[in-house]
Amino acid sequence: MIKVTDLHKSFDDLDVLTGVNAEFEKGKTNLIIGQSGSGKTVFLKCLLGLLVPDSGSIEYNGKAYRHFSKDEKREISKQMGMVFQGGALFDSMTVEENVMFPLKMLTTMSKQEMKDRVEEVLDRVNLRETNHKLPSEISGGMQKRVSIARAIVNKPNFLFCDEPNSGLDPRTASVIDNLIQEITHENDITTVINTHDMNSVFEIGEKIIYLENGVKAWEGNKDNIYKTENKKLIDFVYASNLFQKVRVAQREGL
Ligand SMILES: Nc1ncnc2c1ncn2[C@@H]1O[C@H](COP(=O)(O)OP(=O)(O)OP(=O)(O)O)[C@@H](O)[C@H]1O
Repeated sequence: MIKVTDLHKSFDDLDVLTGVNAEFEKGKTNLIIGQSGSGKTVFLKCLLGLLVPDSGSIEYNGKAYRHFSKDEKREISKQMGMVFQGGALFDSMTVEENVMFPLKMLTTMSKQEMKDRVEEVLDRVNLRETNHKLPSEISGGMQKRVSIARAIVNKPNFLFCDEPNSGLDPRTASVIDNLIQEITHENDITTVINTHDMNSVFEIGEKIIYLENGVKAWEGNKDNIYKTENKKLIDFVYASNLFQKVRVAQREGL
């Protein structure tokens, strides 16, 4: 579980986060949505410890990060997995080497233990016979699976995904969404996903936070987003005619 209280982050005179409050629950897919430039990535980087907030607090399982000792900070970062926008795989490493990388960095596992664990997670994300291929030799959807495998290989308690669907066709995007949700449920992970993809919102939005002007302007889930009266959220979510029709149908109980 992650609890964020009054989080602020600015860059020079640009105020990006101006008092975000949010809670992300364990075992759920928590989505962050908002217009381009609304600060989703900055927020995710704060949760990951890649950016230091100017003020406010982030609690992991009930303890504020600023009260962590050095060892606790190192320990919590080991419990985090990240699926970067675009995958961010190492081009010159094979699939197996990419997925093994966090184990080499963060654990004292033997070579054989690492190989076994890599095999297990590659199997879990339904990737077989790709171990010795380079990222350039597999499809975009497969690269996302490698990226997910690498993020979960060290059994994280917290999983952060920045636009995990970018660049994928709708069917593959949906498969990746469902895979992330299944892994979240199976392992009781606190998962936070930045997305622009409205299909993801309606498919896996167990909790949804809408960021606007540096704060949380709405929160809810895929079942009650239809009922929102927040004008900007409506404009954002229902920007396409298709979703306008879905909204009308849902509200009329069709
Ligand atoms: N390191 C940085 N230095 C200065 N400004 C930054 C930095 N990182 C982000 N910003 C600015 O903060 C604002 C929010 O950026 P952010 O990447 O979080 O938006 P976003 O909601 O993730 O957008 P998108 O959906 O397009 O990815 C932008 O104006 C961006 O230029």
